[in-house]
Amino acid sequence: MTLKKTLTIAGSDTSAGAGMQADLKAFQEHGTYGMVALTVVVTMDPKTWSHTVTPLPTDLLQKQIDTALSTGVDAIKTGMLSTEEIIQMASQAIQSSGTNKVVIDPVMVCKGDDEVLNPGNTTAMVNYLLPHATVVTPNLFEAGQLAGTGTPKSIEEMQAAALKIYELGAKNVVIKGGKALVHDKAVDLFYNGKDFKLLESEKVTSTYNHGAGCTFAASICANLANGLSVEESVIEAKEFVSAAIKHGWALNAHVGPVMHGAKPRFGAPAVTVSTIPNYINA
Ligand SMILES: Nc1ncnc2c1ncn2[C@@H]1O[C@H](COP(=O)(O)OP(=O)(O)O)[C@@H](O)[C@H]1O
Ligand SMILES: Cc1ncc(COP(=O)(O)O)c(C=O)c1O
Ligand SMILES: [Mg+2]
Repeated sequence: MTLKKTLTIAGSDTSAGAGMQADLKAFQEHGTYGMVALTVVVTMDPKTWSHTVTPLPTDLLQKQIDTALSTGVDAIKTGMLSTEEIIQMASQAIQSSGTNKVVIDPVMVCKGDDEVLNPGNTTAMVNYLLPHATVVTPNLFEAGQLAGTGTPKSIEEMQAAALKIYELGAKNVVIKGGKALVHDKAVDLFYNGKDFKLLESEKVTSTYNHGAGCTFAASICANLANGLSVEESVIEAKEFVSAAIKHGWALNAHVGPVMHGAKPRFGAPAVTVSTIPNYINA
């Protein structure tokens, strides 16, 4: 039996809730063969938990990419890329990979740390990554940065941002409302260039959601590699991450990661999918 091969070009979260650690766990739970091209290492001060992002030498990143692509990958996901040079390298990797199943998770902020990663990266993501995205998965802040609008604060503003991000080249856009959107549910907006759909699940009140975005995007990547449609991939990823958050736990006093393998062990909360009108043109 052969497995579908999924490559994540991402950073290491030493606390293992997010980053390539989350990606590999999600890949494994979806039955794909996960590989990594490591971009940066994120470490946390044991006392204050403040984050330090240390990039790897770019020639070492290129060697990792070359090795992984030589095996023939079925889908690629990008996570924390941290510099414009690394973003361009990821773009070149995607273009030479031979796959058109590409999930861009436009990581700009480390949860648990309010520091925005290199703000200059947004232009590079727009120019070098969005045109190659099968699906892009920004949270509200990241969507506002990519769209050049303020952070969306309503479904309508999420629709406006999704339209702009689609026009920038992404074939499908999922803007994650998550905890940040003022709503009684955890709501994500999915736009495929034609229809707007809301994906809703129960909002978990705990703060044990570190790694949710990475887990969500990696699940979409694995589902695409396994042959699911974009919509099927996104809906299953929503179920998967909803279960992971529901069973999130405290690693220490500073951080609570999701439980990446919750869905196959405990089942998933219900996710409702509804098509909504384009409120902007309504
Ligand atoms: N408290 C929560 N309860 C349920 N689902 C959540 C919660 N927070 C986030 N999610 C879901 O987890 C996924 C990742 O969203 P989010 O955490 O906003 O991304 P990021 O980690 O990139 O900031 C989305 O599907 C979002 O709706
Ligand atoms: C290496 C790395 N990638 C990505 C992220 C983003 O994580 P999230 O899934 O919470 O968006 C983090 C956050 O700390 C990280 O350390
Ligand atoms: Mg994220």
